[in-house]
Amino acid sequence: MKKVILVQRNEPGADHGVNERKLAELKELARAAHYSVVGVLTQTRYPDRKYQVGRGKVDELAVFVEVSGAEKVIFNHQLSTTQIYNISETCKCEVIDRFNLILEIFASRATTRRAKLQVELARLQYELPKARSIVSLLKKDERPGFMGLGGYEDSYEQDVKKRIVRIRNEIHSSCKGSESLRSFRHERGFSLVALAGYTNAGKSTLFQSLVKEGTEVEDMLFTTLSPTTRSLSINQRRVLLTDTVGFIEDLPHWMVDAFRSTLDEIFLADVILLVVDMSDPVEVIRQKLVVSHDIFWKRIEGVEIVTVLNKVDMVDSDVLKRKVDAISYLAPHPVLISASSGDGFEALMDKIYENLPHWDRSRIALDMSKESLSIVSWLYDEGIVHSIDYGEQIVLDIEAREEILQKVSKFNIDDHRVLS
Ligand SMILES: Nc1nc2c(ncn2[C@@H]2O[C@H](COP(=O)(O)OP(=O)(O)OP(=O)(O)O)[C@@H](O)[C@H]2O)c(=O)[nH]1
Ligand SMILES: [Mg+2]
Repeated sequence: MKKVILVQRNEPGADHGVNERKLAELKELARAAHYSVVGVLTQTRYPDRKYQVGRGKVDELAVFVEVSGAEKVIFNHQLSTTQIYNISETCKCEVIDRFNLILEIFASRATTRRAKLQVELARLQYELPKARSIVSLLKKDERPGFMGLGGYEDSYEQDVKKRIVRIRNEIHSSCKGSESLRSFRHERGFSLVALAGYTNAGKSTLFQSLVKEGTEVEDMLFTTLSPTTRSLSINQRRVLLTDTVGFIEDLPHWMVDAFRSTLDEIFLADVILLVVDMSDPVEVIRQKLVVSHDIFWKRIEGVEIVTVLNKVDMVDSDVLKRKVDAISYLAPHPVLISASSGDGFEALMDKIYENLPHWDRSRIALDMSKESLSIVSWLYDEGIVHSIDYGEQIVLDIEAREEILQKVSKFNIDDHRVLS
């Protein structure tokens, strides 16, 4: 893991809790990006000062970097191109801000082509206003008059703009792909379950434990699944479980699409498991639930949300009960679990099962023919065969989606005289 130093700018007017929370968030982000935080430097911002990062502070930072062996410095606030350039020159390591960090996380989590494009688009949009100053900074080291004044900046900026247009077009034309992926998976008898929630809630821990717990379904068609999706079976129903990137608050508008696209899998799901960290203070839990519901709002028609209250092992049982009561209006029928100890998994599995799309159960008789045998194998793929009898006829007790049962009904030679 790469070592990093975090720099937090404290607003003198803000109450202490706000500054603490912002720093805690940055630490969570750094962890989500797989960095190891070796130090934190705080500075107070004086509104009357022109330079936000004073010379003395940068020198202090440079010493800190050298002593700790950090390879990167992450500022919790936005920096200008010149600041980044100067600070990285002095500290002799890479310097990024909070937005670059979030983009790194999105880039590593984007699984679909569309999500990757959205993240690239956000990166270019972030870079565009800086394009001119990047070039002029690079030019500082070159001979005066190199390539003529102005032309170089223009062409770099134009290049970024052109790439933005191209990516926008491509995103526009790739919109429909994901919907067909959903129907393809449904046709194969799978229901889609997605893990969602704030960063650090325990989604990935739960994902790993559930995958271990459930029997994984082997299916050649899914060997190309993204690393964050696994197939498993719950009470014989086949489910694709997907882990997702954590929610992050206060995103600037140009980043929202990129963020949402990393959540594509959530909006295509049949069931969302909204994972909540119960070790947070109750006001934080409430706030996070409100934001989560905002994110889902309008985009999740027909999707069931199951609220999963996690990390119960970290909370005293009286306190836990009070917290659950206090958020009951936001999380009416929660499941309480500990993703790390496995507590509450049985109830969770039942709850997932209850919320899967409805399947019908029916009794079907087929004549004994080669064609019927291939229908039977197709039914094994598409649904759950509760029983099968091979006699003069093949009689099945089958549970499946309504469309499947309709398709097979025309081959049904079930004759009440025979069966009753
Ligand atoms: N005590 C306790 N710790 C947990 C539990 N579940 C997760 N954790 C810890 O919480 C931290 C975050 O867990 P992750 O599973 O990485 O969280 P996440 O929601 O995937 O976070 P992002 O991927 O950053 O969005 C890790 O240090 C886990 O070990 C739990 O049930 N109990
Ligand atoms: Mg995770």
